[in-house]
Amino acid sequence: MSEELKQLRNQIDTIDEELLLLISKRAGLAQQIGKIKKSGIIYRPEREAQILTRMQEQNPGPISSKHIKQLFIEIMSVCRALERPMSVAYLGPSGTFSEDAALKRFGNAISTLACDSIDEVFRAVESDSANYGVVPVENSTEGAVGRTMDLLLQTSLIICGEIQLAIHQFLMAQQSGLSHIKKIYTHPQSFAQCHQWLKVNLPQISDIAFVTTASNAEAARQAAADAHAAAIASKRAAELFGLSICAENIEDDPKNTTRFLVIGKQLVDASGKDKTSLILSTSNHSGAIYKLLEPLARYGVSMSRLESRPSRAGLWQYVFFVDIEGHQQDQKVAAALVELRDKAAFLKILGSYPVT
Ligand SMILES: O=C(O)C(=O)C[C@]1(C(=O)O)C=C[C@@H](O)C=C1
Repeated sequence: MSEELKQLRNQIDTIDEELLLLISKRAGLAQQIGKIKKSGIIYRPEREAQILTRMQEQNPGPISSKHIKQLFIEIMSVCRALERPMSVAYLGPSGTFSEDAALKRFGNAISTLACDSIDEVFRAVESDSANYGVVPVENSTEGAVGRTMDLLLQTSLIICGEIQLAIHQFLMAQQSGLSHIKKIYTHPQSFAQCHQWLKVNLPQISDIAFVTTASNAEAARQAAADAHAAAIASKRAAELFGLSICAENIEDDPKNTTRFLVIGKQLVDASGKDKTSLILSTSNHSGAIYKLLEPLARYGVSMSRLESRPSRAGLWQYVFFVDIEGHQQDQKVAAALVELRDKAAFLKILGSYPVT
């Protein structure tokens, strides 16, 4: 070993020891905070969002802000776990993008509960089998996830946060290369997202049998048991089922993103950069929705999403899912909400939470 290398490693050893002491000291403080929290609610999304923003703003480099964020998410994850272990339900099985989203938000020091359906995720949180749930709500190419919206309307759960996840698809099989592939297991949505790539890159495509699966992770599981098959799934699924990557990032739209919601029972305090989600309905006369939303414009509250969904209360009757900028405790948002409540036939505040 060269003298220079030895010296650099010695410096790293000293810093690691300092880091270890500092992280342990931080964890001790979190434990003290845990004891003070009489409400028993450990997870504070607004505080975590503030810490992540501050650390990224103060990041001196050379580490990227994205990686600084990841590091601090893991540090907070272990501190949180020391205060009290936390469980998060998600749309399983293990290896799905929903699991990726849950770990992206909460870090790895959580216990996860894989559910068979979106309904089951809601039920797990409602019955306290899990502290929080992570469910998909919209995809940049496929649009809204109707079941999640229906359950937000029907249940008393509220939104505690959102997670944006870039969806990268991988082609995986027992062995690398493309020429041996005779069958591809895939979830229909993933297939739709990679259609063009498959056509261009697999000359044998007309001889390939496509087999539909209920999830990406299930596709990977099936391919792991079939030497001539491949699967379209996430990188995590390849790791989980011991598959080789045949091709990476095969999605046709590189910006393909899914937005997930964190659902729970707790009201979240303001972080300084928040959004509020509402469900509204109005009578069916002309200009009704325009008149209903007018207070938002008057109080200068911007709307970032407006989506309609059948209300199931009557034929051609709709509810509107509206996201607005700001927290329900912000003065102008609170004032606009008072007027909306007056005008709307129905208003449900789904929650205020930090913007990501
Ligand atoms: O500040 C708190 O309330 C804490 O419990 C500490 C801490 C952290 O590690 O910084 C941990 C969990 C919370 O979600 C927020 C922050």
